Amino acid sequence: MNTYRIAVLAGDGIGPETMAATLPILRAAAHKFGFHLDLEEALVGGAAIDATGRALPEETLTVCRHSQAILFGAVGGPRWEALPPEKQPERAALLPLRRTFGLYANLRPISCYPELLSSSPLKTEIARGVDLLVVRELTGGLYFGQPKGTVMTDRGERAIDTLVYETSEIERVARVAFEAARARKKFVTLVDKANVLESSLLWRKTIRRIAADYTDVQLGFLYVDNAAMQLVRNPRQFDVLLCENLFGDILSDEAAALCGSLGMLPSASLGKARFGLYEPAGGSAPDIAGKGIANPSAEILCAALLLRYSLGEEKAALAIEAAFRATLSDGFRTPDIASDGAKTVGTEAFAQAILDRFENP
Ligand SMILES: NC(=O)c1ccc[n+]([C@@H]2O[C@H](COP(=O)([O-])OP(=O)(O)OC[C@H]3O[C@@H](n4cnc5c(N)ncnc54)[C@H](O)[C@@H]3O)[C@@H](O)[C@H]2O)c1
Ligand SMILES: CC(C)[C@H](C(=O)O)[C@@H](O)C(=O)O
Ligand SMILES: [Mg+2]
Repeated sequence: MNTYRIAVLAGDGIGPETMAATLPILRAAAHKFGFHLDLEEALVGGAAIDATGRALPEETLTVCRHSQAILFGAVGGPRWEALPPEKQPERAALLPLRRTFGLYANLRPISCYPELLSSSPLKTEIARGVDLLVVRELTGGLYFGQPKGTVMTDRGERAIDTLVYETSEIERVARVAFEAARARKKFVTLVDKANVLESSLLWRKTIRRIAADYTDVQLGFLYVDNAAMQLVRNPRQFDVLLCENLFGDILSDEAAALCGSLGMLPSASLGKARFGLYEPAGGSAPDIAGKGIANPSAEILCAALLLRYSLGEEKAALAIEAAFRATLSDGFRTPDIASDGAKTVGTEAFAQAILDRFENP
């Protein structure tokens, strides 16, 4: 029997709630598909700061290093916003995790499910059939570029972030996007700001060269401001959106909302090998944390992506995704996607409905 070790980092806010809802489904998947899962829980983010003084304790890193994948909840929240920026959960835990494990490609799959068309802020005829993948570069750009920081000058404070990319960083994530497009509708759109940014020019040049290896995939270019607008005007035109780090962050939240809720968007952060960090695109949601109403779908779909990409347990991944769809079809909704005539339930009951359909499809 295959045995896999998974680092479980629930974190802050709704993280522990959606994680608690997800683990029984993962355990059921192991039982049903005949593998063993060692789920190793570890502290991260604000919870780790409160317990140990550090957002990413060495013990947590060790658990991650000994695992095949990380299932992540969310980190951050008002409680830790007064800390120096480099000590806050996002910058001291999440970004270092991505960087330490070389997870340069973040896949964010967004589909407008027919059951949820009434939850879209768009007109039904615009939202129907939307199915796109944001491939977000995750370890470069403004998030990590040096120099970074705030210095005092004789005119007051001066804050610096650096947008820098090297050819090799663009090449490797571009290949991920082209490969993904091959298995989809064979259309990659590079989102950039090549009318202003030097780094965008390097993205365009590099993508054009890489595209020669993927002549079966069509390539398009769009400035990011136009892309944000096209996403609400006609999102069906897109297949794979390839973005540098910050543009991908912003556009993926927008795209998630078009299909109902940020609480439904999972993501896979991948590197060269099979190891991955699976993180909902949304955050700790302080406005609803502790109320038992968070949508656990993103976390549960993260578990499915983990099974697919890091463990190669495709059948288990598909079965979780099918149970999730069946739960929507049967009318279950969390408050963020509530609609007339549907059964609005909390985090636990929604996850239980998925588990029931997973066990008895
Ligand atoms: N991966 C992460 O750990 C991650 C990602 C994004 C934001 N954050 C952090 O989370 C904190 C809050 O940030 P924010 O409020 O800007 O963004 P957020 O994503 O936490 O919340 C934005 C909105 O989406 C809603 N939402 C998000 N996930 C939901 C879910 N599963 N179910 C229902 N509704 C959901 C929230 O209630 C809120 O109204 C910040 O500290 C931020 O840095 C962490
Ligand atoms: C919490 C934050 C650092 C993070 C990011 O910007 O990458 C989040 O918004 C995301 O989308 O994963
Ligand atoms: Mg984000």
